[in-house]
Amino acid sequence: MAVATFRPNVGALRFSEGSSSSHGGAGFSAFAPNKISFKVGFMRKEDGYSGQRKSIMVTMSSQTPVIDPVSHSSQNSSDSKKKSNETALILIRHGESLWNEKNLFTGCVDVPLTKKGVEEAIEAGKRISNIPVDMIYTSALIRAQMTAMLAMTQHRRKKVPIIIHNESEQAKTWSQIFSEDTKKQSIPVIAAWQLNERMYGELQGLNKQETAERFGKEQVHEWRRSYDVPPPNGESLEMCAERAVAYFKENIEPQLHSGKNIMIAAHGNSLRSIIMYLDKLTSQEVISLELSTGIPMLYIFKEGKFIRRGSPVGPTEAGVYAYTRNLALYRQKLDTMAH
Ligand SMILES: O=C(O)[C@H](O)COP(=O)(O)O
Repeated sequence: MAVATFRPNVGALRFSEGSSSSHGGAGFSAFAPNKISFKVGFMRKEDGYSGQRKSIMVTMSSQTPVIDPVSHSSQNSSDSKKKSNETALILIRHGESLWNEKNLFTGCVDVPLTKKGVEEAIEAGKRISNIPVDMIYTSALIRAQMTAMLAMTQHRRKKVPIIIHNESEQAKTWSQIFSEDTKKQSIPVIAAWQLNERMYGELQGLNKQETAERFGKEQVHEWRRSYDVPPPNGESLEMCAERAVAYFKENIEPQLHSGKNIMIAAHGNSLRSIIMYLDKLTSQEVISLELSTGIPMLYIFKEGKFIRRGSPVGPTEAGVYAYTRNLALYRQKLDTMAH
């Protein structure tokens, strides 16, 4: 399994899908009100790594308690947002695709999920089922869109994700919704090509292992993980960032500022470029950043800053959610609605 490495405000943190629970799921198990521990995962064999297993428990203290006591009556998420202008940002790399399964370089080739990828997307949905989502952004590729839609089938708020079609005046006109109530029960999904996986050029369709044997492990690792070295006639991560991070700053960040909770379902490299921006990673640090398929990552956007909160665990898993006060209030509201 891959490992995602972040340089948060305290120490160096690694977390991954590796976890003590039966069905995986990185995340938190709070031993004490202000302590969170993360399980470190290990590198993924099918990515051409040696499969060295590193699995240690990292404990870091958080400045605020993992979950604040939720006392007064539950406010709706917009009220609580107005007071603390805190919003949630969820990032999910798509579930396993048919070419991930075949260990082929995919890039911008538009392949669907495998059965396992569908299951990963549904599991990811369980893990974010208590976190507010007001808008969804995906890439233009089906594997990311399938992941978003499947994940949302598990959401407890039961709003309907609807892909926005404004590629032409007719598409916009023909997909209008003529009921305000129905609109309130829906979540706009914006598919943006700028969030597509980085274009892998002449590697697309090639087997990763065979390519490493042909060009050498180091050269392929440099093409795959370096910041500014593009694969033959493809995009470097830097070139991918020029479109993906620009899109995030121009279109998504203003929505977070306005109080919207956002989910982005995209790809290993387009998300690496966005996380590099969110976590202010250097071009050296981003080399070791790996994202597993279908593992949600949660950020809190507050006072113009992004605070990484790791990967929420599933509602049925042991451990306590590393929730903020607002997220705990939102979850309590869902609990109230469910009764
Ligand atoms: O495009 C692909 O092949 C995968 O989405 C990511 O590939 P990578 O792990 O080689 O970046």
